[in-house]
Amino acid sequence: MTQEKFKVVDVANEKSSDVVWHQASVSHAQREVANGHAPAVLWFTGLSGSGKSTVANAVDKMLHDLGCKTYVLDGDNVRHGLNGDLGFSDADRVENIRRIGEVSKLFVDAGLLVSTAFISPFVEDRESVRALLNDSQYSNSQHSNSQFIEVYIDTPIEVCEQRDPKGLYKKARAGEIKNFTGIDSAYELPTSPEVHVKTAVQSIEECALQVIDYLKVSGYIKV
Ligand SMILES: Nc1ncnc2c1ncn2[C@@H]1O[C@H](COP(=O)(O)OS(=O)(=O)O)[C@@H](OP(=O)(O)O)[C@H]1O
Ligand SMILES: Nc1ncnc2c1ncn2[C@@H]1O[C@H](COP(=O)(O)OP(=O)(O)O)[C@@H](O)[C@H]1O
Repeated sequence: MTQEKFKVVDVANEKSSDVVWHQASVSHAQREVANGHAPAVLWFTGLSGSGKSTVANAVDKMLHDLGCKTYVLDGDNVRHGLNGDLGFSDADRVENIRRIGEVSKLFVDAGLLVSTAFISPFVEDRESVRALLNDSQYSNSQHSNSQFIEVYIDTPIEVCEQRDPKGLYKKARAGEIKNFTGIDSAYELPTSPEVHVKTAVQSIEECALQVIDYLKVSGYIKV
């Protein structure tokens, strides 16, 4: 192979270094004023069946009714589209969360309060998303609040398994699904979540109101 051919191959595989960040013409401050609230991602994490989607959607409805700009990114839905090429190996879960983190960042950049409902089983990946959202180079908040709010949906696996809303625990116990979180795949507990709810002892409304309360007390929303 000639030197020239090596060069062509290298250039084709090289990640572009000629990309610069383009400043938007609508500022983040203008978006916050227009929306009447600060942007952030509410990152719901917990076992399958713990109540992530249920509580995230309850919070979303409450915020929407308060006039906030919101959106929910849900594990099942995103895995049908953007992340349809990913499975449930550790490596695929890492990539799943990395992409969701990037998507969340865009929604937050657009000024929204975005709720995400992914198992997101690994501490390192959740902390990477936190760091991404709070990267000062591109940070879009007008105040000192973090743009990443971890909401731990803490539900004992026995309760999740009893709920089994999709019948997946039954399949996992029967060996029909491999690498199932909490059975033969790990879930690493959040160490210091901003919000910690226990759906086995709190109602859906109580859990959602606890999240709304956090947003009020911390100054994200002013109602
Ligand atoms: N092996 C295995 N382990 C866990 N979950 C499984 C698995 N296979 C399918 N499902 C279904 O996929 C949903 C979890 O997807 P996530 O994108 O949230 O997972 S992860 O964050 O990448 O770990 C999860 O949704 P939730 O029940 O809403 O959590 C399940 O419905
Ligand atoms: N306090 C509660 N909070 C959230 N979900 C609850 C609660 N009590 C019972 N559930 C039920 O538990 C199930 C949780 O399912 P889901 O929200 O899809 O969980 P996940 O998204 O974590 O997989 C739903 O059927 C919901 O109605």
